[in-house]
Amino acid sequence: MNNKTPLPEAFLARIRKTFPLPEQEQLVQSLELPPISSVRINPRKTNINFPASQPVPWCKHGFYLKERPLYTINPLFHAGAFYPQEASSMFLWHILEQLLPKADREDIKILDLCGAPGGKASLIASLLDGQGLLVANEVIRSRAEILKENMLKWGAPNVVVTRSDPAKFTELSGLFDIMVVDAPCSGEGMFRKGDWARSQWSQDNTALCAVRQRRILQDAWPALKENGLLIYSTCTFNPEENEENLKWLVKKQMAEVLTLTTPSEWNITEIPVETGNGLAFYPHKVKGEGFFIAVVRKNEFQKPLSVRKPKKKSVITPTSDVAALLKYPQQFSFFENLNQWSAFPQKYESLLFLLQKQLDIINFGIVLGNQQRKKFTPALTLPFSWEFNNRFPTIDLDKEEALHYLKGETLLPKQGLPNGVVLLTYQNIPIGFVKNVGTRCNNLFPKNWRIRMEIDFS
Ligand SMILES: C[S@@+](CC[C@H](N)C(=O)[O-])C[C@H]1O[C@@H](n2cnc3c(N)ncnc32)[C@H](O)[C@@H]1O
Repeated sequence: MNNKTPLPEAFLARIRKTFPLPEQEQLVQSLELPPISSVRINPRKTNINFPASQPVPWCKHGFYLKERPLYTINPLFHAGAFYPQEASSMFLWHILEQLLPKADREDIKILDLCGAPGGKASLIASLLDGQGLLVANEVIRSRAEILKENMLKWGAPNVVVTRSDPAKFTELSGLFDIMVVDAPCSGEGMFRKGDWARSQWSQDNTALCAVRQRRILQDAWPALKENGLLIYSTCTFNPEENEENLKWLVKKQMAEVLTLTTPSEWNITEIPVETGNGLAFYPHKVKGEGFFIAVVRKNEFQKPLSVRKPKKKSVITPTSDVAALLKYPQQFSFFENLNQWSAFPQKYESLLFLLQKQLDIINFGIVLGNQQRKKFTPALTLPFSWEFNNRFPTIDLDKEEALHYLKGETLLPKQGLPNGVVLLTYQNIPIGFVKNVGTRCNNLFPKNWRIRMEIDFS
């Protein structure tokens, strides 16, 4: 039985006006079908194949699942070994692969402006594979925390997570080579994912979304360098929020919409926009949810920021024990703030200072741990970094043990386990630390990441 909120009348009227018969019916019918589940694996952590999964054609790490599993009870989800991501959104992988040859990724700076919960940001991090720099931003406080959690779990060392309004980026003149604006939108492409998008939708709201998207684009535009690329996407079908916004942008700025081509068997629809196109993903044609994506090149001069070495050096030299927590410590600069030590790719050390002046940074690079009175305590999130060089005693847990741990329970030490910090893994992928105090192992899985749901272990 379908007990979803009915599709809004004004939305249906627009679809009838835009699409010929029988396509309008096919599109509307497809919105009543269950959504398609898919995941993208973290190639730095695993090469797991999901049972009975099929590859997503445009993203080599993406897989369609037969049915939606309960991700919460899969320890690999908590380990950052995969990310549940809607398949159409993974098209960003294909675009970046086309636009950014491997050789050009070494010093590329990418901004993901509307980043939470982190689907696109973790995809970009995988594509960069530790090269270049990613600034993943989210303006809404609670959502920024989720972005931070997901990026920490994903484990890339070259990411700065920020919580700033797009207007804060205006000052970062010409800093980014690529800017991804996955804009907040009216969410029509999510209509089959549940009632929320349907009940929020109104014609007034779609108009408000379009205005907000223009403001975001306008604010962030100066931060894109000359010849830089803006990748604009939404999960809506509404032309006002998609092609109309792009037309507005190229009229206002010296910019050019690029032409994207895709194999015909992918069934992606090309929508002409000025001299180029945008790509629309319609759920009656594509195995994925509704999505729109386009690329715009900036053709105007943008004075680049000069990134100078700061006068006051707050970079520290770590002890050899601390440096040894990383696989390649020589590639990193080390920082101290309120006894917390962090590592960040050395070549972006000066840039980090500059970002700190302008943006609200909530995490950067790898948090290593706390140094107090000559005693170093590793950070609870360190095991999730793919640069982590494990030198702790390690225990691989079975699924049930791992879930008890992820719920925050105290574990009993196995015989022969030395006292002190112990790394726990599941399928040999780190899931966190415990501290063995002899009679018990204190749980060091970050409190706000713990599973709160009841799990039936019987
Ligand atoms: C479509 S979602 C982003 C999804 C994300 N890129 C991903 O792939 O997981 C849009 C994001 O924009 C944020 N947002 C809302 N209002 C905003 C504003 N005025 N400026 C910038 N971002 C905003 C929302 O909180 C939301 O997280």
